[in-house]
Parts: sequence; structure tokens; C-alpha cells
Amino acid sequence: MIPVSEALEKIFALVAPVGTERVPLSKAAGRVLAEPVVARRAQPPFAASAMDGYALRAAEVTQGARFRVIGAAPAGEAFAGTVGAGEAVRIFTGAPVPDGADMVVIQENTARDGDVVTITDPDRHATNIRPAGGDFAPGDRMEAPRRLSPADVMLAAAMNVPDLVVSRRPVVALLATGNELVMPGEEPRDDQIVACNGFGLKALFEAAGAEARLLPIARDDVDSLRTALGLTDGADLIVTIGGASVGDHDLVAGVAADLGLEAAFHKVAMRPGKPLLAGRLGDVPMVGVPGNPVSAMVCGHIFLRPMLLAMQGLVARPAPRVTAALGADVAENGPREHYMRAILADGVVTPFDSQDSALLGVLSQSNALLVRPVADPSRKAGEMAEVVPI
Ligand SMILES: Nc1nc2c(c(=O)[nH]1)N[C@H]1C(S)=C(S)[C@@H](COP(=O)(O)OP(=O)(O)OC[C@H]3O[C@@H](n4cnc5c(N)ncnc54)[C@H](O)[C@@H]3O)O[C@H]1N2
Ligand code: MOO
Repeated sequence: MIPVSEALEKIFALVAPVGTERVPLSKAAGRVLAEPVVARRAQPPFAASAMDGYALRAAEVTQGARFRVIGAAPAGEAFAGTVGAGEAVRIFTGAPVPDGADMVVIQENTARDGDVVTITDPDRHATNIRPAGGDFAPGDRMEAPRRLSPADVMLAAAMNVPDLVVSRRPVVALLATGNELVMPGEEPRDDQIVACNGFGLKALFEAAGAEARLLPIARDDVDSLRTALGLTDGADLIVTIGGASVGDHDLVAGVAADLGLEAAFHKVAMRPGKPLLAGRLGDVPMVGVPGNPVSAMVCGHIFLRPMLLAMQGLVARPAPRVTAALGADVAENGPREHYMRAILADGVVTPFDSQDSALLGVLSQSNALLVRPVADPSRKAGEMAEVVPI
């Protein structure tokens, strides 16, 4: 058994960025930007009115001052002339401010009569003009790599860049193994169970930006496993579920070894997740997660998600942690790092009483994993602890 930190290093050593593709803005949200976005123009591209009102000379704004309205500037239609002394241009939000004007008086502070506008409130605390380039200048950059938020996509669009170079989505082949498994919706025999792990992991991987392909369930025999592993062509990562432990029917490590798996490790000092294995099958990294559903998902959060982010060109780093006060006393921990299913709320983390790695209901109610270091002594409520939000 190796420590979690060492296993994670070995996991990162198995992967490299999967390459890039160009996608239109409409498909870019949530993807990892692979090349910087460079602004093709300034924003605003001209000094723009921030309000509906009258463009004129600020120095002339006094109570009751009157201006002759010499034209109009709707958004998208600049007024071509120059605003002189005693003149104003009717202007609307977003329109270019005409030459000669250095202030927009909002229409609520004026009275209009024919082509004359009178100041009714000489409030000069704001010019109501957005300077050219006040947001960004041509050549300004949005740096890569970064996960593109909706606001990032909006910024790229404003920079007049219609498509972006992003990391390809890593393709994950997900292979559940076990004679006891049937697909959801089928009629299980009394001695069978419904395969759920693949669905949880698929959802987790896709939320991390990957594309996950659920392969048909492999039976606990060498031929079935070999066949199933042969269906992983084109995958950037193979993830097997179950059959990772030491029982007579736990064949994954053996079959993968026969197929040429270059093992990185098998067994990690963590709970749950001890039987985790990883290596390289030909050119393709492979990770075998344990069959217990909670173990599979915890390994997903602690190893596979960081791995998939690194494959998309993001910095290879462990699942982010926060600190929180314990909401209950906890007993001393043993020789494996314990990831306890817990609820994190208002800076307090409270683990569930039952931590059996088969309890899907508890996992579903949890929003955090309370991390108990190896050999951590018992702790009192109120002491600080590390937590991985999930
Ligand atoms: N003698 C020992 N027995 C076990 C050890 C050990 O060290 N010595 N380790 C235990 C630990 S810890 C774990 S975790 C499990 C994991 O073992 P496997 O990876 O071999 O998983 P399976 O035996 O195939 O399955 C375990 C459990 O999970 C259910 N399962 C499997 N796949 C799915 C799926 N896709 N969806 C839902 N449920 C699944 C399976 O039916 C079993 O109930 O081993 C311990 N044993
Ligand atoms: O390590 Mo197992 O994953 O406790 O259930």
C-alpha cells in the first residue's frame, strides 16, 4: 500500500494533455481554454454614452441652461457633427459620444420643448460616458489554461473572437465487471444487484469535462474481461469498476497484466478505496476502482477528477481542500487516510455516523469528504479539519 499523495503523483505521471480542437463560442462554455484569446478590438470601441439623455459640454451645465438640439445619436448610428457651445445631441445608451461633448445629462434631469432642451437638475457628479477601451484594448488577452465560465465566453465574444482553441474532451471507457450486475431497468435475479457505479462515475467525469462511454458489463471470467478491454479502442483513459480486490473472482489486475498492463501501483492506504490500481495498458492509462459504490466515487473525486483535469491541460493538483470546524467528536484514525462522508455547512463539517462504503444514501446526502490523516488521534468537536467539498 502506498500513501494517497504518492498514488496521486503516479496517476499524474501516467497522463499528458490530450490535445486541442477549435470550437465555436456557442459550444465553448465549460471547456478548458488551451490558447489565449486575444482581443481584436477595444471595448467600448469608442467613447460611449452610459445613459439615455443629451450629449453636451459639461462646463455649460447649470440650473436652467438651455441647449439647441442639433441631432440625434441612437446606438449603432454615430452623430457625424461636432457639439458646439449651447448645443446638445439627443443620445441613447451605447451610442458614440459626438465630438465636442464631454458629458451626457440624463433625460430625467432635462425638459424638452421642440428643439430646445433645458437643464432641470444640474447634477454633474458623473459624465455618464464610458471611455474608449475602458474594458479592454486590442491585444488584451484572456490567458490559458482556464475553465471557460459563461462570463469568459461572453468576454471572448466581445473581443470579436468567434471560435476558441480548447482542450479536446478526454474520452473515458468505463467498464463495470461482475456476474452479479444487471443494468438499471432490467429484472435482477434475487442474487443480483443493479449496476450503479458506472452511472455515478460517468456523471462525475462529464462534469469534469470528459466524455465517458459506458461499455457493456463484463462477466467475472477471463474471456469476458479480455473482450471488454478490447472494446476500449480510441479511449484516452480506461476505468474498470470492481474486481480489484483479492477474491477468487477479482480478475481485473490479472487480466490487465496478461494484456500487458505496466502497473504503477495496486492498493492505496486510503479508506474507502484501498484496492485501487493504476497503470498503462499500451499507450493508454488505466485505473481500476474498487466495486463498492462509495469507494468508486471517492476514488473518482480524489484521483480521477484531478487526472481528467490534468488531461485537459489544467494544473495537476489534488482535489481542493478547505478547512472547517468539526461538528462532532471523531475517533482516532487507523493506518489508512480516511475520507469520511460528511455535510459541510457554515464552516462546520459533520461526518455521518455510518461510514460503510456500500451506503449510497449517505453518499448522496453528503456534500463533503472529511479527511482524516493516517494515525490522526481522536478529535473533539470544534477542532479544525481538512475537507474536500464534493
Ligand atoms: N479479503 C479481503 N476482502 C476484501 C478486501 C480486502 O482487502 N481483503 N477489500 C475490501 C474492500 S476495501 C473493497 S473496496 C472491496 C472492493 O473489491 P472489488 O474491487 O474487488 O469489488 P467487487 O468485489 O467486484 O465488488 C464489491 C462490491 O461492490 C459491488 N459492485 C461492484 N461493481 C458494481 C457496480 N458497477 N455497481 C454497483 N455495485 C457494484 C459488488 O456487487 C460488491 O457488493 O473488496 C473488499 N473485500
Ligand atoms: O477500501 Mo474499501 O474501498 O473500504 O470499501
